[in-house]
Parts: sequence; structure tokens; C-alpha cells
Amino acid sequence: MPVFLNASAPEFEAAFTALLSAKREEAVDVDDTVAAIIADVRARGDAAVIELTAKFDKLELTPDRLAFSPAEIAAEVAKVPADERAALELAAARIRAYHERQRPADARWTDDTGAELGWRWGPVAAAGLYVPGGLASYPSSVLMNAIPAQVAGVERLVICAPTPGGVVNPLVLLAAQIAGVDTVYRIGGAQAVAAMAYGTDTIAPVDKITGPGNAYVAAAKRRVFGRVGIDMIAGPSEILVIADKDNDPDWIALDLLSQAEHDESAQSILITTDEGFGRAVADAVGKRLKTLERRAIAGASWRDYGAVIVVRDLAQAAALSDRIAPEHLELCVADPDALLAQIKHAGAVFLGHWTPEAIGDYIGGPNHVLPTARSARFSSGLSVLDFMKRTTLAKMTPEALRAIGPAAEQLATSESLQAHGLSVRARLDCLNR
Ligand SMILES: NC(=O)c1ccc[n+]([C@@H]2O[C@H](COP(=O)([O-])OP(=O)(O)OC[C@H]3O[C@@H](n4cnc5c(N)ncnc54)[C@H](O)[C@@H]3O)[C@@H](O)[C@H]2O)c1
Ligand SMILES: N[C@H](CO)Cc1c[nH]c[nH+]1
Ligand SMILES: [Zn+2]
Repeated sequence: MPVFLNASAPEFEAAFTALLSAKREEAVDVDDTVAAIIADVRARGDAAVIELTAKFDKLELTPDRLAFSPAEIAAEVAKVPADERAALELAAARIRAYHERQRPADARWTDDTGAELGWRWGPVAAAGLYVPGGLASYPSSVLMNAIPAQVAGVERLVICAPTPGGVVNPLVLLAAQIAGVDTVYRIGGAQAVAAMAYGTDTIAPVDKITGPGNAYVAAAKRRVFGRVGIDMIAGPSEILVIADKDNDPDWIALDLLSQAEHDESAQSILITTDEGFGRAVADAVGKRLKTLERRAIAGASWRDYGAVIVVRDLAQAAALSDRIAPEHLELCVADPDALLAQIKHAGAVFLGHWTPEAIGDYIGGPNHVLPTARSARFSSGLSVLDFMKRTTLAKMTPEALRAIGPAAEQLATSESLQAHGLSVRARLDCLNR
């Protein structure tokens, strides 16, 4: 059973704080392991990547087999049944249509001094897309990573996706083909992140690493940040469902389990205004766990990190939700838009009874690579902007320099940065001659 809390009880605050601070992916041993892996890959390159892949993924590779060959990709892709291909193509089209709307606009204007100002957007040159593959394989994450990168105009895209025991999901390679990425490395974990950040003899370094992964991947992305850009911390999955009593407990139970089945470190929480409904959902989860294929993973996640919280009203639910800042938030209430208006922090919101979170995982259109571990307080889901940079532009005319240059000179003096001031003064003097 997960924890069952009543938000009006005196002991609630302590229990809720403990729930929020549960160290699902920040254990010191994970970070220590990751630090050692990154150092090893930096020092020994391909040899380290190959040894670590043998150790963690039970797969023996050689430098020339780190990437799938075109012939291997063609052979795997040929195995995909037509209905699976059609579903993937529909998903790709919907994800592309959604992300095309995110293309940002350049801007340029002249202010009242005559100065031309603005900004220009441009893509990063090379991006490394992490596609998880330890406990499950994620063709959908190929599309969610690669399509926004392509819409942004990134020139070089590579994918890293582990294949434990050498077992390949052909749909991962088909998704890469549909998205137009032809370099797919069969490596994962911190070693893949390190290889993409620092480069090896075989793997050229990239400028930005995106994509979800387990605690080791998330810790590795944190550590390589600065050497490369990263999108966000997109670690073990989370769902928070806010539901009133007018829901089918089994639907809500399945929604909670849909994220619990990703990882033992995943977290599923129900907040409800009705205690009886909360107990019915907990019972339904128990029943479903008896038959779910991934019951070992989902059961451990629900037992260790799951929670049912009973609140007095939806306003209290919204306030608690903001403190959780969940990756996914389902609003299964009569007026979800009214409740949405009270929500400030969530990676992705799913409105109403007919929007199970799984729609967002696969086919809705919005990205499923989303901030976890409360980082939705300051991060957003993966988007076209994550693959772009904004360069600011400024162009002075003599008149503009005359108007604002003296203030720059003044500020340079205040900061005791003489050359700064002189660089402006030299031009002003020229204008005054
Ligand atoms: N937040 C998001 O947007 C999002 C999206 C999809 C999936 N996810 C999450 O991604 C994760 C996928 O995890 P996964 O495990 O299936 O695949 P993964 O590819 O993230 O991790 C597998 C790799 O972890 C490394 N690893 C495993 N145990 C290790 C150990 N003891 N020491 C060092 N390295 C180790 C191995 O190198 C292995 O290749 C899940 O937590 C899921 O919830 C998150
Ligand atoms: N729920 C995951 C994000 O936390 C994404 C996903 C992919 N496939 C299934 N689910
Ligand atoms: Zn999911």
C-alpha cells in the first residue's frame, strides 16, 4: 500500500514534506558511480564505452559496431508490421505539426535614438538524443527528441539507445528513419552521455544532449552540463492525478500505473476530494497489479513512492500540486479548465476524463520529454527552442552613439573599466571633430 494522507490532519505537513523530499534519483551512490563512469570515458574513450556496455548492458561491441550499420537498420526496419508503422507515422505527423508552431521569430527594430536592435535565432550545430532502453524501449522517445531538433534545423543528429543483451526493438530504428536520423549508437547510461559530451575516437562530440533516462542518465546529464548544453532533468516518470469522486476508480488506477510501470523509482500520486474514492482507487490499483505484466516494477514504485492524499477542496489540491510540480498532471474533475487556472507548476497537463496521460506519451502532439523531480518549477518540456540559441543584435548610427554613448562611458568609469569607456570615447571624439 502507498501512503494514505489526509491534508487536514495535524501530521500532514511532515508527511507531505517527506514525500516531496524522497530521494528517488539523487542517491549519492548513483552520482558517485556516474562520476567514475564519466572520468573513465574521458580517459579511455571507446575502450571504456565498450567495457561499460559489456558490464551494464551485457553486450559485447567493437568500435566499428558501436553504431548500427545501414544494412542492420534496413533489416530491422523490414521486420516492423504495417499497423505499427502506421501508428508511428501518425505519431510523427502529429508531433511535427505541434512542434512546427514552436518555431520562434527573429526580431529587429529601430528605437528612438536610431539604434537598430534585435535578435536572431539559430540551431545548435550538433545534438545527441538519448533514447532510454534499459527496462523498456522507447521508439516514441526517438520521435519526441528528433522531430523538434529537425524543426529547429540542427545539422547533425545522433541517437544513443542501449540494447541490453543486444535485443533491438526494430521500431526504435524505424522511428529514427522516419525522423531522418541515420546514426544510432547502441549504447546507453552515463557512458553514452559522456561519449556524446566529450567524444571518443568513434563518436564525435555534440553541442547539446537531450532526452529522458533513468537516474544514471539524469545524473550524467547534470554532470556534463557546461561542457555541453542539456535540455532538463528528465528522470524517472511521475504522474499526479487530481480527481473528484465522479470518476471510474479503475481508469484512475490505470493512469497511476501507467507511469509506475516505467521504473521502480517512478512516482504516482492521487489527490482527491473524496476519501472513499481514494480508497476505491487504491483497491483498483491493487487488483490491476495482480495481472499487470510489469507488476514487479509498478508494484515497487507504488509501494515505495505512491501516495493518496485527501483534500478538503480543489483549491487545496491545486496548492499541493504546485508544491509537487509534477511531470504529468491529470485533472479529472468536472471543470478542468477552472482548475487549470489555479495551477502554476507542471510539465504537462491533461484535461478531463477523456485524456489519459498515455495520449501525451505517444500521439497527442506535445512533447513527452518532461521535467521531473520537481524541476517543473523552473523547466519546461522539450521543445524546438531547446535546440536553438538566440543571438542578440545591436547596430549604432553616429546619432545613436551620440545619444547613448556618454552614459556607457559614465558606467564604464563607475566600474573602473577604462578601456570600455575609451572605446566609446574614441568614437564620440571622432564625431565631434
Ligand atoms: N521524464 C521523461 O520525460 C521520461 C520519458 C521517458 C522515460 N522516462 C524515464 O526514463 C527511464 C528509462 O530507464 P531505463 O532504465 O529503462 O533506461 P535507460 O536507458 O535510461 O537506462 C539504462 C542504462 O542505465 C545504466 N545503468 C543501469 N544500472 C546501472 C548501474 N547500477 N550503474 C551504472 N549504470 C547503470 C546502464 O548503462 C543502462 O544502459 C525511466 O526512469 C522512465 O521513467 C522519463
Ligand atoms: N511517460 C514517459 C515520460 O515520463 C514517456 C513515455 C514513453 N513511452 C511511454 N511513456
Ligand atoms: Zn509513459
